[in-house]
Amino acid sequence: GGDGSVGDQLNYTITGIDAGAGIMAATEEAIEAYGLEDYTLQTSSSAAMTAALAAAYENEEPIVVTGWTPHWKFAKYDLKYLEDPQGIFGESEVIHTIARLGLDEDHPSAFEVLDNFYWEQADMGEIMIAVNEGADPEDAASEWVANNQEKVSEWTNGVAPVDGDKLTLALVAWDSEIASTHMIGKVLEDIGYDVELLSLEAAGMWTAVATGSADAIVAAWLPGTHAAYYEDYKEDFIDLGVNLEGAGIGLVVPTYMDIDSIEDLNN
Ligand SMILES: C[SH](C)CC(=O)O
Repeated sequence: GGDGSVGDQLNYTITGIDAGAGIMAATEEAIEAYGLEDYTLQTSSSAAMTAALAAAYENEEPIVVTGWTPHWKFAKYDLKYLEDPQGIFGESEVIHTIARLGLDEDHPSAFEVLDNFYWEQADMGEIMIAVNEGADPEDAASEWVANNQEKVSEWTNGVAPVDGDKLTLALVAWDSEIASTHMIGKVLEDIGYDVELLSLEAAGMWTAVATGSADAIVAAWLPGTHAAYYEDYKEDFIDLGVNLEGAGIGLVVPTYMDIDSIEDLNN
């Protein structure tokens, strides 16, 4: 469009995160489906995306980011998802816990806790917001576990403690997964495991749990976001089911932008 078009204002840029994230593949699909070929999807990281969002928001500048729920950004800023009339970003997502093959035999207590793990967006949000406000993820996770012993005991009641068995949890450094993986890692430490967190790119995280170099992940975004990874490895892991419901992904803009749909990016 001419000067002042939405594309011009946005410098024809969608501010993305790490290349392997499912939201990035979905955004590439949306660029195709909505005829946004003039746009560049910028690859960076979850941290770089939120830094760019903070800088733009502070100056009330236009920005569109690959966004997801649950995430602290919705508590901190006035944001909205752009409507997605073609449904490219899917409807509601759930986050699954995935264990490596054999975890039930090798570490039955960890397997049971991971299988029982289920919490709400508000629970994850507490840890995410504490981390965003400067807390170390391990401290924020420990604080949450200490304050939520009733919920935690639903996962650990009757589970036999262990004595220092080593356990590796893989994750991608998305704010939501930093929160959940540190939290469940702390719960597993409290029943005696020596837990190591392995921060990888999305493909690496899935490969780690599928090859057994990680014991589990609590970061499987389904049915859409991680569909490709799930399909690639579906014989090579144990799906322990949902640990969080009501998640979602999409393109997100500050409410001070007067666009409402992905289609408006072409105005
Ligand atoms: C960034 S969402 C937490 C997950 C994904 O897009 O792969």
